[in-house]
Amino acid sequence: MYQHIKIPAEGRKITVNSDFSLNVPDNPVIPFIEGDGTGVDITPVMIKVVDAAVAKAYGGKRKISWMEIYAGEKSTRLYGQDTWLPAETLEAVKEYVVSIKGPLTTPVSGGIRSLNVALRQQLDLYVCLRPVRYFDGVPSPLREPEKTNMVIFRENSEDIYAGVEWQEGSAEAKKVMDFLIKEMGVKKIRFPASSSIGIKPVSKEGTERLVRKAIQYAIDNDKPSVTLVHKGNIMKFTEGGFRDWGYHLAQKEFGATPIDDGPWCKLKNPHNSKEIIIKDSIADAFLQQILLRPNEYSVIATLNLNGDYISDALAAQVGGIGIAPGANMSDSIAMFEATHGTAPKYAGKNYVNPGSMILSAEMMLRHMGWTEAADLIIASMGKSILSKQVTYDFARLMEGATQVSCSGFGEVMIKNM
Ligand SMILES: NC(=O)C1=CN([C@@H]2O[C@H](COP(=O)(O)OP(=O)(O)OC[C@H]3O[C@@H](n4cnc5c(N)ncnc54)[C@H](OP(=O)(O)O)[C@@H]3O)[C@@H](O)[C@H]2O)C=CC1
Ligand SMILES: O=C(O)CCC(=O)C(=O)O
Ligand SMILES: [Mg+2]
Repeated sequence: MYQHIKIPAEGRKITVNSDFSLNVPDNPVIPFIEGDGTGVDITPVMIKVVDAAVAKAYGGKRKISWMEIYAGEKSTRLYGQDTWLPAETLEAVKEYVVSIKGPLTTPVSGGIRSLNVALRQQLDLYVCLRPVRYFDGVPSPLREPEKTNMVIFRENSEDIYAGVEWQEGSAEAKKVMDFLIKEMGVKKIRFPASSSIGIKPVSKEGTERLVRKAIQYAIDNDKPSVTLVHKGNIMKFTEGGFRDWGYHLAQKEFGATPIDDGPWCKLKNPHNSKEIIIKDSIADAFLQQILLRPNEYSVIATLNLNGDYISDALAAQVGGIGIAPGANMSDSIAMFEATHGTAPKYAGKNYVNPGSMILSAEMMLRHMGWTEAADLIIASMGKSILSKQVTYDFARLMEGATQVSCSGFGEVMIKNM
């Protein structure tokens, strides 16, 4: 049925019920994309660690059948030089419901557009979920890194990130510019003849579905607040719209009521009657607040580009993007991936930290309901870091550490399960 994807001889598909809950067989087929750059290093280590955790947690009763699917450079080698994201890869991600991917390269300026963004857009994986937590012993630039404990809900399908833009000098850029100046009366473009131009779509619908997920997460996970992060003072109708639609949704769907004269509002968690505060922060101020007063923030709902910047900034506070996991999700499909990219200078050197990808897999196991295996991974990650046998990124900042390779860290984790 597939051209290059080999369906494992054993294993069954995960399926989705009408209420979006999952039916997970004991031997699910999980598609994975190895990834470009350091993907060749971290992906096999992630698979080894996950297999070990599952074997240990379920004594052979459960097992993942991994199925390689292709995107990026490996895909061009297999399917032909222009095929960066084969249709059958998208099909497999949809059909098998839960998958995991390594990082994929996007060139700067010219060349192909981001395959990561294409996957998110074409599968409508509108939530980018990135939890940020501290593991004891991780070297951090902060004095009290344990105070950083946030979960980012980044809108994953809209914004300037969608890549609707035209290059300076092109006929298209000129056409858009003419339309803006002649038909829309725009006078504020400083250098119209030599501007590239981009469009920033932000919708009510896109905002509402993202903020709904963030508030529901706060309710289900007993979180004290949801902060809408935006630059709505400057981009009034896009980022300001995000803020206003977010507050409105909190009131309309979750019964939130204004605090004083608003716009902050609060709702009662139906599970335990605790208050959840819905507040907002302007993005530049937010970036200094998370350094100075991180414990005031919990669940973060934000637009696509802000979410990208905030993800790496928060990751740095708890030790860097070597241990920053994530997921891209629609209501039914979930594709897990690290926050970091392909780190090309380290590619193929068995050097980088596989922690982000392993923790992304831990999120995947939890999403599948395999909590015992997920718990083993978290416990082993904590123990391994405390043992100070760590990859270069931590070793260079830790006193008395023994530097291990990428695969070496995987072995340490398996030993510590
Ligand atoms: N979702 C995805 O697939 C993503 C893809 N990308 C793409 O990746 C490519 C490279 O992007 P770039 O901006 O260099 O960002 P990267 O995230 O790839 O790397 C930036 C720096 O982060 C550190 N780092 C990255 N990965 C690890 C790891 N596993 N362990 C420890 N440290 C790590 C390294 O720091 P140091 O130098 O200090 O050692 C590295 O130089 C680009 O093409 C970009 O578009 C980027 C982000 C996400
Ligand atoms: O798609 C890319 O190359 C970069 C994406 C990215 O940085 C992110 O999603 O965090
Ligand atoms: Mg990023």
